[in-house]
Amino acid sequence: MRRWTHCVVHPKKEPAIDALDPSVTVADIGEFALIDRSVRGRVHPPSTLLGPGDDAAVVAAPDGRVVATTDMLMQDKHFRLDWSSPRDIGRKAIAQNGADIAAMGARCTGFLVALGCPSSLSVSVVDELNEGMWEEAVRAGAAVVGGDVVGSTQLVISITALGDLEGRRPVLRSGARPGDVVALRGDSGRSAAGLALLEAGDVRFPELILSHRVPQPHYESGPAAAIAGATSMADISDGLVADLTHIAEASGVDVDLDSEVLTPSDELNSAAESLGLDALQWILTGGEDHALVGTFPSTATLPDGWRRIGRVTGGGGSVTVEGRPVEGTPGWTSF
Ligand SMILES: Nc1ncnc2c1ncn2[C@@H]1O[C@H](COP(=O)(O)OP(=O)(O)O)[C@@H](O)[C@H]1O
Ligand SMILES: Cc1ncc(C[n+]2csc(CCOP(=O)(O)OP(=O)(O)O)c2C)c(N)n1
Ligand SMILES: [Mg+2]
Ligand SMILES: [Mg+2]
Ligand SMILES: [Mg+2]
Repeated sequence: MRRWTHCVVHPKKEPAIDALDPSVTVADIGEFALIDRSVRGRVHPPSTLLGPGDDAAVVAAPDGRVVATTDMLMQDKHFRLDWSSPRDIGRKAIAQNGADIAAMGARCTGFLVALGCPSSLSVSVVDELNEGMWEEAVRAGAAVVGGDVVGSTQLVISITALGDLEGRRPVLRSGARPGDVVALRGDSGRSAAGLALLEAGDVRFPELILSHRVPQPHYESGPAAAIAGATSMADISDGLVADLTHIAEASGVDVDLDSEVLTPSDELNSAAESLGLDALQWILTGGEDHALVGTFPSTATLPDGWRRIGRVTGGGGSVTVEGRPVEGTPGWTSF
């Protein structure tokens, strides 16, 4: 595949840009210096045929089809600058989008990053955000290939992720069939626990708070699930029950979860006890873990790390635990 490396504005050998005094704002250096700081010294993988600097990027699509998704993060709705470092926010923004690519059974090939920045924002915050976004983009096997920077009243991060199916069929929400096994890759409930701890100002469970600040999707488990014959898949952004309900509705099936395998860890139980909250509720309805949930034919061998959590029955879009409906809202609601 031809790579127009000579068109990349900054040759990759150039060193990363120097740190600035935190009192220097984005208004002090302006849009183009800010973009310069975002792209300079970055090394792109071979899938980036043309990196930032021209009117658009060119990303390889060897499969001939491009998987595309976008999720945006608003200050004080999705993150708080007093709860998370800019680096962690950057990592989470990429993880949230990369998880949607993995949930289709695809591999990430590139991320486009659109930033809305208040004029008074310190350049060092944007530098750290970029560090986090790059760190996670590389973990996902891809790179930041372009973006946009505009002035805004609050910090806004809008990411578009691109992915490659490598010749496989996409794993849809609509493919679950009665008799399938429901399986989970990753943890559910830890991010919700971390959020509750931050809301309460309780710093006693740092690992749970870290899970909220920096969800770590198992990107490779999406393609592995597709190869193993997954019939449906989603990432858990709104909550296990909410996201499984999307699958159940799209597939025209019911899902019944097995309470035994959803037993909270000691850590989750201790955090819930100390806050007077319910750990099982975090597991069932807490969002933002970006774990993958999917359905597989009962004859399939689950890929590494996936564990069975329930089964698919015939029906019409409901999710139950041991046959009982889940009380309250099934997950996060934005409005
Ligand atoms: N404003 C919009 N215009 C068009 N499609 C949208 C819009 N918002 C969401 N969607 C689509 O609706 C579907 C569900 O969105 P969402 O619940 O945000 O998915 P996810 O939880 O995986 O991020 C996705 O296919 C998404 O692309
Ligand atoms: C300050 C703050 N308050 C609340 C939350 C909790 N929260 C915000 S969005 C969300 C769910 C997922 O968000 P959404 O934007 O709907 O992502 P998508 O489903 O589109 O991937 C949760 C649990 C948070 N992360 N930060
Ligand atoms: Mg979304
Ligand atoms: Mg999403
Ligand atoms: Mg999703």
